[in-house]
Amino acid sequence: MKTQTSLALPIDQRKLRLALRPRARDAHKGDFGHALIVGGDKGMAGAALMAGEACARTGAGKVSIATRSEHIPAFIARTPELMARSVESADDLMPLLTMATVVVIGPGLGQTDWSKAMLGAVLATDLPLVVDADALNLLALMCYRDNNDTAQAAKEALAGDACVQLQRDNWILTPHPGEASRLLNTSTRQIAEDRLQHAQDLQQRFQGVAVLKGKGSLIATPEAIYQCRRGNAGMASGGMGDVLSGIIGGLLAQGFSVNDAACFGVELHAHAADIAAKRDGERGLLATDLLSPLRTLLNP
Ligand SMILES: NC(=O)C1=CN([C@@H]2O[C@H](COP(=O)(O)OP(=O)(O)OC[C@H]3O[C@@H](n4cnc5c(N)ncnc54)[C@H](O)[C@@H]3O)[C@@H](O)[C@H]2O)[C@@H](O)CC1
Ligand SMILES: Nc1ncnc2c1ncn2[C@@H]1O[C@H](COP(=O)(O)OP(=O)(O)O)[C@@H](O)[C@H]1O
Repeated sequence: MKTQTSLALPIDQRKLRLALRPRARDAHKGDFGHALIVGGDKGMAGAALMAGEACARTGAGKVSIATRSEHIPAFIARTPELMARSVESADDLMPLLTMATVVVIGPGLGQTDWSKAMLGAVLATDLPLVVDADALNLLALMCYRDNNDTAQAAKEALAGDACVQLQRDNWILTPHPGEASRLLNTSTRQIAEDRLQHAQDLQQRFQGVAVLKGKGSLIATPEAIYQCRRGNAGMASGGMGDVLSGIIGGLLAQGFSVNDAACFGVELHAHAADIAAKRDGERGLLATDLLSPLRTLLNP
């Protein structure tokens, strides 16, 4: 297996430390953005909730979650700080998009008509986006299956050729190798054989920043490619990616650039996982176990 990872730069630790200076004493929540998490189709409420909690714990000023109505009571019971909104159609989502300064779409989004309506509405805005999980799978469908309903919905939302217009400077795509294989119309084996090349391919194809997750996550920006040197096998558990998308969204909400939010989000996520694994071991590590060490790292 080729690795070629020596061509990837390390994430700039000094810049991260500088970025985590203490907050101004007169800071208020309006200074730190309003993140909107869109996801949690039936059966996958937890993914949206974990993204929302991670986003809030990263320091976003306000966090709303647009999700299925049946999840609302559970969300409020567990984390009342999150504004859980019942959204059944694209029309319901519009007022929330007007309030948001950044959107994280995908955790538990599913691939139903509801999911497609949510993605179409989000892609029609100019907001900075973190695109994860099923939102990536739907993007892949838009690009490669021209005649299905999703492609049609996207074309209507974007008023043009979906594949050509599915490029933005202000989004961060966070695929794992399975999702990356769908986005690039290749196999996970091919991705594993040359992760660096495929991370670059993702960035070139979709613009913005591409994070190719997995051991040694790669962050491909327009200027350079970075590699995370932290992380551990305890992270191979459901929900870890959902937490990452929330962390990156939380950094974007606080004004980090897409490049910095992606690099620092990946770094903080993996570092928090290393602290948690060192304390209690890798096996049995849960995504929400990262939230406490994450907070410590965010306040050096
Ligand atoms: N508690 C929850 O509600 C959870 C919901 N989830 C949601 O479930 C939906 C489906 O996501 P999944 O990721 O499970 O399904 P996928 O089918 O997208 O991905 C799973 C497959 O991707 C490949 N893959 C992933 N990481 C890889 C790596 N590092 N190297 C090689 N191959 C790799 C493997 O073939 C794996 O079986 C998403 O919307 C997601 O957000 C998951 O995040 C798990 C937790
Ligand atoms: N063996 C590993 N070493 C380092 N990081 C890992 C490992 N396995 C998983 N991860 C990290 O955990 C996260 C898993 O994300 P993802 O597969 O999207 O999870 P989920 O869909 O369940 O939320 C990614 O950030 C990935 O880089």
